[in-house]
Amino acid sequence: APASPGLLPVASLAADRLATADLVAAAKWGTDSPIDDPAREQQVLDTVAAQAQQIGADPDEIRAVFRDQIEANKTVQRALFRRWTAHPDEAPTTKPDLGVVRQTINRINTGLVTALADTTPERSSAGCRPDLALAVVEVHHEKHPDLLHTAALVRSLASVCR
Ligand SMILES: O=C(O)C(=O)C[C@]1(C(=O)O)C=C[C@@H](O)C=C1
Repeated sequence: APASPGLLPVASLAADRLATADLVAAAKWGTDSPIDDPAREQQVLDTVAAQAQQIGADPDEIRAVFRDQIEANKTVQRALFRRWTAHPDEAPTTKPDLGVVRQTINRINTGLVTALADTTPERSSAGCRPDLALAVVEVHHEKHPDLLHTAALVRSLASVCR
């Protein structure tokens, strides 16, 4: 049986967003830019809350989901920094432009706000948790993220069901 078509876009976009953590970490590695950037976080949260309001979704609910997206993203970045510190041969050799990566993140954010707004009734139904679990399995199967990213994906979806 197909995994919940409703929540699949939510899980899929969250996975795409987490995939950007590798690029963000590579952009920051060996620079003075810290993993935590509270000003950028505020900007992300304010933007998605405004987008939610525009399309009739609950801004506080969307904010909560994105706080989890950001925490999960930082989990991946910190794990990569630890890995690259312990194994310098695994550290990235090219440095992506953080501004360009953030444009990608912005696009994913907009898609995720829409996917969340589109699943409002489903996300408050009793079937939400099992459907979300199926969607995670489906995403794992399709995109084959590693264990670090799959664990972060589960973490990033903590507030999706209401
Ligand atoms: O844009 C960054 O610098 C990121 O590290 C990404 C991100 C996010 O998930 O949006 C995560 C941590 C930072 O505190 C700010 C934003």
